[in-house]
Amino acid sequence: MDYIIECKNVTYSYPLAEIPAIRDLNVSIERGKFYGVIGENGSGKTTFCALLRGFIPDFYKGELQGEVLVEGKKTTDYGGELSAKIGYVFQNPFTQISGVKETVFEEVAYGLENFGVPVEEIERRVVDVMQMTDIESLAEKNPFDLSGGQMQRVALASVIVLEPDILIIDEPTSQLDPEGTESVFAIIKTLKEKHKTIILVEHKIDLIAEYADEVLVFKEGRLIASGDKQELLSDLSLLEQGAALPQVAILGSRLRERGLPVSRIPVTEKQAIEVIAGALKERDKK
Ligand SMILES: Nc1ncnc2c1ncn2[C@@H]1O[C@H](COP(=O)(O)OP(=O)(O)OP(=O)(O)O)[C@@H](O)[C@H]1O
Repeated sequence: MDYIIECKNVTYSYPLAEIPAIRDLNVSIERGKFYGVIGENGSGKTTFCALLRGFIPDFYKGELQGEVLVEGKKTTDYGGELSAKIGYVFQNPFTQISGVKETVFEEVAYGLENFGVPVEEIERRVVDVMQMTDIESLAEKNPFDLSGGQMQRVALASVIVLEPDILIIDEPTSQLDPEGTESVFAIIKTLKEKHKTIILVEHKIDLIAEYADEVLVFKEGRLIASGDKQELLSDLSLLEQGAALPQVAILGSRLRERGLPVSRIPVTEKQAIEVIAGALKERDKK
């Protein structure tokens, strides 16, 4: 198996914290897959992302045991190269904006300038990414004059333009209305098609069900479940552990309990329509 990231026996406590934010974590991330990270508030999702990116222990001190490997090398053994390998989109897009550039175009170009990319290439890549993230009309605006949703797209663009192999995206839709949310997921879908490895924290479970390959469920700092999204999100026992599951999975399970011959528990709306229609046909045959 081609693992791009591995966590081995990782336990981490923030400075002065009495209990660890991440406990006994063992997980392997496969190259090119899309992982949805879910769990209650405070369960450790953002801390997990910070560990993968090496922010822990680089910026956050505290106590770290175990190791995080990116392409077989410990995050602590990397220098600045880890930032070229892993793009990180923060939960709050405000955090991402550099504050030193006056236009959105310059903001998106900023990282490439820092990496010393030739000017013509910067221009080409910035134009492409602005088109992909649908922010071309904002090119001349000041990044701080944008709405939350626009800022979120600029934050994503400024990371995507660096073309990292791995993208860690922490709740990109928290500031967005349903339309903005769909457009961010359309961008993430394009990244998936480019075989990027994506680790996405998201509370909107229906979107995880629709787009992710694998799901990781955190609770109180522990990874309590992980696996293929279809299997995992149809496992109703996770509800007792406080995990959110798609409404259609709960509906499918209830219909089955009431005797409708539902062939499998659906996790997306499309699947729900198919299996319920199939089950009704089956019932009417009898
Ligand atoms: N910088 C910090 N210093 C001290 N404790 C922290 C810090 N950041 C997070 N924590 C604590 O670590 C635990 C895990 O927090 P984390 O932010 O990783 O959870 P989360 O699942 O991402 O939550 P949310 O869904 O609310 O974003 C929580 O108990 C939180 O209070």
